[in-house]
Amino acid sequence: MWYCRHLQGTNRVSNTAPAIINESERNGEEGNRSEEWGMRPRVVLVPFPAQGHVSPMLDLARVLHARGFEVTVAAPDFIHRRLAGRADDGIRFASVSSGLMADDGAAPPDFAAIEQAMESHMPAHLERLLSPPDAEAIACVVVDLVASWAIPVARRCGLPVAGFWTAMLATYRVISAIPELIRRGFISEFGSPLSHQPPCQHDGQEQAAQELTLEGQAKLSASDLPWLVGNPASQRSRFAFWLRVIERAKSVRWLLVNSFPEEGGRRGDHHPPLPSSQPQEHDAPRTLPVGPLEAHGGDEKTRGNSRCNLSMWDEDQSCLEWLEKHPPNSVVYASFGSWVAPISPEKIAEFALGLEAAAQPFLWVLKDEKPWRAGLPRGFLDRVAGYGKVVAWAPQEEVLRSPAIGCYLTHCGWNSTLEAIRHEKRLLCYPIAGDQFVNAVYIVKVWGIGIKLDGCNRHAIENGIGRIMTGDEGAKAQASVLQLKKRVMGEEGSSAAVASLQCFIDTIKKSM
Ligand SMILES: O=c1ccn([C@@H]2O[C@H](COP(=O)(O)OP(=O)(O)O[C@H]3O[C@H](CO)[C@@H](O)[C@H](O)[C@H]3O)[C@@H](O)[C@H]2O)c(=O)[nH]1
Repeated sequence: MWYCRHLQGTNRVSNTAPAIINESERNGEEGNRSEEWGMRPRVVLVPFPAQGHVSPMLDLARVLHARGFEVTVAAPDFIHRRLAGRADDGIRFASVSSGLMADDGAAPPDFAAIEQAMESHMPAHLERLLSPPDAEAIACVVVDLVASWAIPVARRCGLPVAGFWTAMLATYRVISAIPELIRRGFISEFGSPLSHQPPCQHDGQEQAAQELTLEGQAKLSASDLPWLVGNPASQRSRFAFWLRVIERAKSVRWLLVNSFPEEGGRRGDHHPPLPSSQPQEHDAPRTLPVGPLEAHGGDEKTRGNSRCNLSMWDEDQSCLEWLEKHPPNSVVYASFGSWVAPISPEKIAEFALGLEAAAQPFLWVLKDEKPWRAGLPRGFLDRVAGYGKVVAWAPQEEVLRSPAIGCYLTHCGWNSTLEAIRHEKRLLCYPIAGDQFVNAVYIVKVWGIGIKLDGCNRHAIENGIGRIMTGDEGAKAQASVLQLKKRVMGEEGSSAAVASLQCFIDTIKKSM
């Protein structure tokens, strides 16, 4: 375990920001290591505390460390405890007090609690971590834009800030175009779609939508907007959250995006300009697509190995053995990621009946918490025991790597989407919230690597599984996913991402 050196330097180890101390450092061996690491410029990374955000931030940490930086990941205490015990690769971890310490094994705090902690409790604690005398050695603070609270903190400490966007650039562009969407009367000042407006076209064809043009021929309907999560009150609060993010993002110098260049497949569009709603007098952040980070992580030796990862739940390894008993392309993998509100019991019942009726082997990740499993029909688990397996949490990368998996019924989280592309799996889409609707539009309409469920009832699910597993659409999607992987994770895609990373690294090193 590593200990965060600058905490010791400022004698602030104890009550505010507990540090983890490496035993060898306690025993006086710190001198040599400090000297060695003193040569390296230091970067502090501030993730948002959810699995789908921390994992790509750790990939970035690994990449920067492999390229000569001393890297500290400053995470809220309840995540720090999980991280510090698991990760490797010489990355250091600092704990930022959240005021939310949950018991070990308890479910992570919900979004509202995290938002409250980020806005009111954590800034003072991070500021101590970033303050002199150690701050001089920090070349840059990289902040997940969903944790935008850390941007003003780093700025107050006089440090350069890079934003990190863990999802598609397309989604960031939709969010950063909010002022423009309001101005054009597409949404109200509280983010509600104004029904008299036509669909928002992102194809560059319509004069009115030109400044929102995204790569590809992607058309977004009003209901796909990423802040429309939950009931009207929660939608308003998400909208206010994003307004704060875009305001703070104006002051970052770089925007690192965990996505590949040319999301829409058009060449020569590596750094599309941000929408004109960004004030022109302001130096817009330099947008650098550096993803998928896992593919470029580490060095030659470590690339492709399992990541220094964070898993919020215990992975049920028994599914790997179970998969080995199945022929190639025969199993439907179903999972809805880590950070969506529970699906209602009624919908879970429909998923269960749809999977049962499809009569295809399936592996279903369904959290072992209320109310996730409450909708499972009586006797379901016994009836499907011969061909279906339900687990609380899977080692997803390894599952997707298995040749037995024929398709992935997914919520379209961005990490899951990238993992499916990496392991060449076609997708059956059931987006639930946030950026997942934008991702689904690209998966289905732009890249053609999957299809979308026609509804959330047993027949639509049975039918969707049939179409993707055995129909022509499935065969086409399979061919497309191979092509997409080649384009974005092959040599050309990787070298573009590595060039973007190098550009970022060179600039921060020069500015020290
Ligand atoms: O049984 C499981 C299920 C998931 N995972 C992993 O959990 C991560 C899930 O990430 P993602 O697919 O991005 O979903 P969320 O965790 O729900 O991610 C949030 O963050 C993403 C990145 O910003 C957004 O795209 C999503 O919409 C948002 O819900 C992936 O790495 C999976 O491999 C497991 O290890 N085991």
